[in-house]
Amino acid sequence: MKYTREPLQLHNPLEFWMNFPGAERVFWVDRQSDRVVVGAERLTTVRDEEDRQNYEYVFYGDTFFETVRDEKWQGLGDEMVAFRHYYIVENGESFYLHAEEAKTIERFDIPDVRHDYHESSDDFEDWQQLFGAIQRDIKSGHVKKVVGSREAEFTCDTEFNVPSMLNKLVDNNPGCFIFAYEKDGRTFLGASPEILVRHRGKEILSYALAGTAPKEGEDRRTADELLHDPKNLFEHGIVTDAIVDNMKEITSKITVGETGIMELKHLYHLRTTITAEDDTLSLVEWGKRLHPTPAMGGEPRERALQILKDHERHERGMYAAPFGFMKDMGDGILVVGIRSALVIGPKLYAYAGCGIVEQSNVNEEYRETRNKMKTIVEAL
Ligand SMILES: C=C(O[C@H]1C=CC=C(C(=O)O)[C@@H]1O)C(=O)O
Repeated sequence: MKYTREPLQLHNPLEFWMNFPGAERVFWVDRQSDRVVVGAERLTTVRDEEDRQNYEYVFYGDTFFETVRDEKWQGLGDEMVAFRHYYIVENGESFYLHAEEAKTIERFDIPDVRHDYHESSDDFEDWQQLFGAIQRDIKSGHVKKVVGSREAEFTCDTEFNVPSMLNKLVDNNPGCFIFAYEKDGRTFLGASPEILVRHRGKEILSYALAGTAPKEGEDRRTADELLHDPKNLFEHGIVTDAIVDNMKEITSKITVGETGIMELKHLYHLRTTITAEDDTLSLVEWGKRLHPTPAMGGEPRERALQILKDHERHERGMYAAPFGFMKDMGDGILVVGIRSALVIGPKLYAYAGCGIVEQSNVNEEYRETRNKMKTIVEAL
């Protein structure tokens, strides 16, 4: 597909997003590759790897589980999409790419909305039940770790303003990938710190990101305390080992970096960067292999997923699933869609999870999910 490229410099990439109200659209800020992609109006559903090479930028958004039961998630994710209009910022340049006709791009001020909202659900009992089910399976020796998650509903007096939220997500989360995907009046958005897989030439990179400590409040720890905490190191090691074992089935050229700290606004995570050399699989093929790592699912994978299917009351949808962009040569990044929410008019469903192991405490883990939800709450 031949796209026409025109120079275009916007004060804020969200202006481009705002030019396509109601259209299917996607927003992606990848500070690691210094790239912003805003896509609008579906040109086509990309069939496969060969077809993907026909388009300059292709969006891939998956769902956590293969089947989706909850209506609010129907038709979202699990496909590759090429858009008709793109605004791209990369390598210090910015431009408008369009297939077919160009649209006149208007300038906008990005709204700055303080929403009048309240939390309209209380899922603590659901959380206790899920936690209990996971702990029983751990104690009976079937699993070592399961990542349980929550869905919290928020209701606003007006519709939630997505550009305002995205602008705040960009400003508040400098170390994260900011993403949004809108379709049929529903927007999935968030600020994820976690790379599932990055593909650059022959280099494959993945983060083991698991093990968390808040910087404030009753459970607070220093970065150094987290780095030496046996429970968190155990939780983290499970993720690193699973990623390495998974990669070993494809390549023997694997390098495991040192475990260190990733510092975010309200919390610290343990992070180990794992790189591998491979030129046989595409970004999406790697994503499908690695997803879900035990930072999102559990260990062993199948048993952990079964527990989540049986005991998590909400639908995960695109939460914790691969989300990202690739360029025509196949390079790109997939993050996992965490620190995220689904916005539908005046309703917002925020998602957060945490790794549960034998030594976990039900209240402390609940507080951890609340802390992770601050990413979304602070954008309101
Ligand atoms: C599942 C989430 O976080 C994961 C990523 C980093 C640390 C995690 C943890 O320590 O539990 C989680 O595995 C989430 O934010 O919803």
